[in-house]
Amino acid sequence: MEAPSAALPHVKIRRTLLACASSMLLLLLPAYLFYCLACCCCPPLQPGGALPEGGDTGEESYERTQLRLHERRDQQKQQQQQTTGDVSQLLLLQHQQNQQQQHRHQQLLEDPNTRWGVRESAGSAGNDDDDGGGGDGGGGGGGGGGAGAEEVLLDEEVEDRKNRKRNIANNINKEEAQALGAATRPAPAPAPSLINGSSGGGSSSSSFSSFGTKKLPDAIIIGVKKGGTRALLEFIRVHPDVRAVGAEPHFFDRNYDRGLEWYRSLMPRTLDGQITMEKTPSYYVTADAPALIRAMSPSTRLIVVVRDPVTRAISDYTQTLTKSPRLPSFASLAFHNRSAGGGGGGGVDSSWSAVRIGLYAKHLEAWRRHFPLEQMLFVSGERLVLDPAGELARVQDFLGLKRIISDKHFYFNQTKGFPCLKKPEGSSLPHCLGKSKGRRHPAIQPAVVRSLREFYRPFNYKFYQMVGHDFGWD
Ligand SMILES: Nc1ncnc2c1ncn2[C@@H]1O[C@H](COP(=O)(O)OS(=O)(=O)O)[C@@H](OP(=O)(O)O)[C@H]1O
Repeated sequence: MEAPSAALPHVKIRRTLLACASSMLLLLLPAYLFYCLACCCCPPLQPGGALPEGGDTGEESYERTQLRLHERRDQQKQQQQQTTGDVSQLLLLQHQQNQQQQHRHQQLLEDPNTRWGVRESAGSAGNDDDDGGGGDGGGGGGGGGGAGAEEVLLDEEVEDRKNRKRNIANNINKEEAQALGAATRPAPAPAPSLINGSSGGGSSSSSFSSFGTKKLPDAIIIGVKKGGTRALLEFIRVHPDVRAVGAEPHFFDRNYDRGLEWYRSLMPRTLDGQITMEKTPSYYVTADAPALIRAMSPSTRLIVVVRDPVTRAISDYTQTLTKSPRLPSFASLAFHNRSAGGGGGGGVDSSWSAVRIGLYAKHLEAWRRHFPLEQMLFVSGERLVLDPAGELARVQDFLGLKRIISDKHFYFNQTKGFPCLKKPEGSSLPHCLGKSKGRRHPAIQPAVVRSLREFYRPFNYKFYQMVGHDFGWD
């Protein structure tokens, strides 16, 4: 009987232990469940046991998430705005490029190297100036090579535009790229009414475009042939307030029937305050030119570059001789019944244009009937070579321009034997006039020169009187 009683406490202990274990389990299970629940809801501990920034609770974390979402949306908005801004900037850039290209094309049209009829579709204006302003780049020899330069420029522009479009397409969405494509399409041609519809007359009437205004000229270099007109035009157009057409329009002597709108279409575009200029040296000896220019605008300012009429005549002859090497001698053309050797006693043949042009006083009479002297400036061709800055100061004053062109714009080129520009308009390279300016003249017998001087003397004196200045040609 002892054995069962001995086993009884053992069983009791086991039961008690089991009861304890199960009650502990019952107690721990909810705690464990609570722990698990807390682990799921609570944000994870940061490395090192730190709580997320600011020690957020679960609710705070939700708010932060919302905040982050807002921030991200704001960032996206900003990015979109930036992209839109980029597009606007690119559109602006393209617009500016278009304008620059237009400007460059305009400059090419105005480039003295550009021959009318080759690149100017408006029609042929003709050009007596066989140099046409083509420089030799400062060395005193060689031509300008304008056409080649144009091709390179255009290729560069095409390539540049392609690259930009490619970049844009890569960086922004298709829609934006298409918008850009639309913006880079060439601007539609101006309405015909703007070009042709105006009645013309007066330099204030003008046609508008995206880049400045085409005006009828405010000032014209009307002569004289071989006086130094090209040098003057190239020098004065260095002034930022002067824009000039490079080739000679010959409007008032050969192309008047084309109309003022045609004439204006040849002009460069100018901004407010800029002066439009052209030069056609034959106007000075064209009987109708004074009346026609006055009819265009009575306020037109006229500039005449005059040079010793004897050297001018020889220069004129030299130009013709270059084109026609079998031309009779200077003496036989300048005098009636004069042999090639200068012998014979005939008088001067003033019907020969090379002689007739030098009768400055006679031609001036026609101009004086239509223009007051104050509207005319006489530039010394000789001084233009000896002291270009000095003559340019007079020209700037006459045109009401600030004196900007000065000695520092010129240098004397020993090879050329003439002053040249350090920086001509639209270029940073030194520039001399071309080969046809400053040509070597053929030797003329001193007796022929003397006779011509005698012939011109009274006309020169008359001219000095009329303009109130002695040019010292005797
Ligand atoms: N800086 C400079 N460089 C070169 N040549 C110069 C310069 N200044 C004036 N000259 C003189 O200009 C003369 C040509 O005059 P034009 O330009 O009026 O000739 S044209 O009528 O347009 O053909 C030209 O005449 P020639 O010497 O007989 O060739 C030059 O003497």
